[in-house]
Amino acid sequence: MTGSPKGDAAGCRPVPLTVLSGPSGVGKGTVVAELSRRVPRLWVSVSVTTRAPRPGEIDGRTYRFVDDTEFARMVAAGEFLEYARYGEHWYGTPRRPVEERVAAGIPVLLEIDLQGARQVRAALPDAFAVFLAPPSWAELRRRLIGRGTEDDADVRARLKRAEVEMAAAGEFDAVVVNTSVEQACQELITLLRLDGCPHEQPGPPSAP
Ligand SMILES: Nc1ncnc2c1ncn2[C@@H]1O[C@H](COP(=O)(O)OP(=O)(O)OP(=O)(O)O)[C@@H](O)[C@H]1O
Ligand SMILES: Nc1nc2c(ncn2[C@@H]2O[C@H](COP(=O)(O)O)[C@@H](O)[C@H]2O)c(=O)[nH]1
Repeated sequence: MTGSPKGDAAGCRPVPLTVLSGPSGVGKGTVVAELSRRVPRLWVSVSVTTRAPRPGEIDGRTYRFVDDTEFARMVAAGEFLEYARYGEHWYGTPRRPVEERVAAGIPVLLEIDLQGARQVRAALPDAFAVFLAPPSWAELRRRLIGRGTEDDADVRARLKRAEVEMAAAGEFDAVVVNTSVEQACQELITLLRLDGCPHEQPGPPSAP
């Protein structure tokens, strides 16, 4: 892990808004699922996309799946905090649910691509940006191909894009290497201060 934990150390408050990016297949969704299981109070934004659902993906949970017309309507209505084209499809983060959670003091996490991460940081400079990196290039290929959800052309396009994304890792506040899901998840919990105040020393006993 590189980078420092962020947050209000005095109050041990978690980071209000975190962006998690990294190349396709690095394991963002897998790590975020484990993080959500371990930290139920963390709210993970549900993105809108024009791509088709993969087997097992549930509308409204994994993504909200819409057609191009609805996506364009949402863009025109200013409903996105950020949006980007990735490959053949559009992806965007609905603005209102994020703003409502942040205002209510609920820690929010956005799992989005590099373009989206840049937009969020331009709009909200206090957002904390974490780059999830693979242990090696070969392992990234193995994970992406092993997932079996994209055809060969799409895998090639995603790996090509990954070169650009990996080169941008230095723009982020912290880099977490996803060697194991458990280790990456624990590092995120520490970085985002989702663990309360485990390192705080008890003060001296008060005088009787
Ligand atoms: N630490 C890990 N060790 C081994 N395999 C992993 C690890 N993390 C994730 N994987 C596997 O790698 C594959 C890709 O993971 P995942 O779908 O979570 O990636 P992603 O970054 O969310 O991809 P995308 O951006 O395309 O949605 C999955 O098959 C997952 O089980
Ligand atoms: N800019 C945004 N990128 C997003 C959003 N939701 C997901 N993503 C990223 O898109 C790619 C491809 O996703 P996949 O599910 O088709 O594999 C990946 O990097 C996601 O993180 C979003 O709302 N905005």
